Amino acid sequence: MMKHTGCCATLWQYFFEYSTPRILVIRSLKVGTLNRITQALVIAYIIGYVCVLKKGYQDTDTVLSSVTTKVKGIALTNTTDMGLRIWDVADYVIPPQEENSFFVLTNLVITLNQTQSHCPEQKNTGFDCTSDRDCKIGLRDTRGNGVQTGRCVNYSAEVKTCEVWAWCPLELDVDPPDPPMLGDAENFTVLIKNSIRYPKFNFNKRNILPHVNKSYLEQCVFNRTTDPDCPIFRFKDMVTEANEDFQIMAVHGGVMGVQISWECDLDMPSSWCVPKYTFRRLDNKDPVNNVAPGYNFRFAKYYKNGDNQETRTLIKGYGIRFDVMVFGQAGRFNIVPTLLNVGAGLALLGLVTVVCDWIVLTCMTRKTIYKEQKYSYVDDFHLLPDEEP
Ligand SMILES: Nc1ncnc2c1ncn2[C@@H]1O[C@H](COP(=O)(O)OP(=O)(O)OP(=O)(O)O)[C@@H](O)[C@H]1O
Repeated sequence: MMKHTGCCATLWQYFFEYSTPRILVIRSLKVGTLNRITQALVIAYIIGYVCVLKKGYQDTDTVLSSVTTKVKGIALTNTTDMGLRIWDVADYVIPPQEENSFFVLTNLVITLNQTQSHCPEQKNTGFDCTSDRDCKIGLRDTRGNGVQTGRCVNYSAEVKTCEVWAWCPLELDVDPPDPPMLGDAENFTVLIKNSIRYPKFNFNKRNILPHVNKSYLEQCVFNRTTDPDCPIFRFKDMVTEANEDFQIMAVHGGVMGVQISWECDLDMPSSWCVPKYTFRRLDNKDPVNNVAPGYNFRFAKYYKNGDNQETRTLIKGYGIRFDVMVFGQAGRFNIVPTLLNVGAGLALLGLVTVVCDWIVLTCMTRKTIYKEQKYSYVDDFHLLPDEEP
């Protein structure tokens, strides 16, 4: 017989080793309890988490959606420049239609009767001057209001600024009115029509639910407790639900998010698949970092005056943009994910033996006895060749 020593002998022995499982039944209160508890934990995970909570037996699909909106409401303003004025939807929704979003004017700085002519630049904006030498003819500064004529003219009795060729008189650099001019906008309402589709399940639905009839739609306003199915939302309610004050937000404007969630279990009746609405403010409203707050832009309305001269009214408009965001996932029973999850669960049950073995063989007081019983060796290496069976 060949002789082997050291590492070579171990390798030799390991190579010609055959392990076969044998069943060791430990009749012990402690070990039995440990086994059952571990099994119970794994089964609870499979049933509770994988099946019930995560619905591992379902195939899923994400929502496809379309959104249209219509705003309604009337506001009244009374200013020295314009007198009494009515504002309706065609005046304050800009542009009239957008994709998944709408903008409502809430505050304005108006500059009336601008014509293309000469006038002094704004003071304290880098265009102050003492003589014509300080002004450069033809200069168009991005932060300026027009093209410089090269002349230094009186802005007021004390201040002189460079003259510009521009839409004059220039807009005054003032803070937006507070309270906001269109504060009435808090009572405006918006009808949101949202149709959704889960293509994998050929399932369609819209947020005007089947039981909502014409007469109900004509008079309802969304309320989480009394009218949760009404798709008409009052602006103030939406802003309040986002923990904001409408009148404060309306001064500088901002961005609001209208979130519509469609989480649907299509194994249940389709009437259970209903939208859930939540509202939050999307733009930054940090009281510490309040440089350049809110949302505003300029636009103008053009007309000809009595002298047939082109004239415009410039409006610096502050307002709230509402972004409608639709998201959701639907699930329906399917055999493939069911089998996958059941298979994974059964494989996990195999872990119970590993965990129990480890505890029994390392932590229990009788671990040596268990070890002796669990591993037994039949060593044929010492047999002489003529003794081999
Ligand atoms: N923002 C809103 N606030 C309150 N009700 C609204 C609003 N938008 C629409 N509605 C009402 O909801 C219903 C459906 O509106 P839809 O736009 O489909 O129909 P419509 O006949 O064109 O509406 P309308 O002519 O009144 O604007 C109508 O009764 C409409 O008056």
